Amino acid sequence: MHLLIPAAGSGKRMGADRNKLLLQVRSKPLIAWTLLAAEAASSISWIGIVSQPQDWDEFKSIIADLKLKKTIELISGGSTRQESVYHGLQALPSNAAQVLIHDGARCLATPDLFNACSEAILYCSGLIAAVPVKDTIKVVDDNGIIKSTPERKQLWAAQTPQGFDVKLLKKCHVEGIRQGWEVTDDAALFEKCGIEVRIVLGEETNLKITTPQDLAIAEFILSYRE
Ligand SMILES: Nc1ccn([C@@H]2O[C@H](COP(=O)(O)OP(=O)(O)OP(=O)(O)O)[C@@H](O)[C@H]2O)c(=O)n1
Ligand SMILES: C[C@](O)(CO)[C@H](O)COP(=O)(O)O
Repeated sequence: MHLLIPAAGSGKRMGADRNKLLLQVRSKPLIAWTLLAAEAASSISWIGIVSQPQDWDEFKSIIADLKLKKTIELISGGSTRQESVYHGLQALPSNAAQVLIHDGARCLATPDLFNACSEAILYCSGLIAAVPVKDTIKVVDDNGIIKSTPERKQLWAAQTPQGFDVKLLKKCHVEGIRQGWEVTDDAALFEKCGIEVRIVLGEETNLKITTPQDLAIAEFILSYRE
């Protein structure tokens, strides 16, 4: 399976002075944990890291330190996640029929989750890892007034990996550009194009490291795994 890792963000919500994926978590750069999980997933054979060229020297040195055995390519990122994935899709080898996309910032996903998504995408056109929402969610207007309470059993929190048929995902991205759609994940492009996307049960610990609090939680979770 081919895996694209969007890793070209700037980490504004982290408030750091550089790409948050280069920050240390339990004595390794955050992206190292993501790469180690992908390396350990037997289903993954090729990894494309979509990142800003200014970070490439650091990424190369991380890859060398980890002594990864899988084929890894660095691909130039875009100015949004959507654009970065689009660049990644153009750089896939021509024999890639399906692809998994996994945020570099989700450094706690396990090899088992990668393998489950790789297996499931052989039987559908699009999927995402997701977990049922535990909170009661409120829809609130601009004045802070609750408008509705959606039924919880229909609410799932989207994660990555997300898996797709490559030809279909490329078409959806092109349609997204044509229509000017701005989305935060690839499943949303499938949804907008009217193509079914399935859920694979994700992992409660598969957080996206977005804020300094998330970094502290990741430290805690990884300390239990070592
Ligand atoms: N232009 C971008 C923006 C984001 N990403 C990647 O998409 C994933 C999810 O994005 P997010 O957590 O929002 O990362 P940042 O954009 O870095 O964070 P922020 O939104 O706080 O600036 C991350 O692995 C990030 O590196 C990317 O590849 N290209
Ligand atoms: C793809 C994603 O990780 C699903 O949860 C997420 O949508 C991407 O990041 P952002 O927080 O929406 O910028």
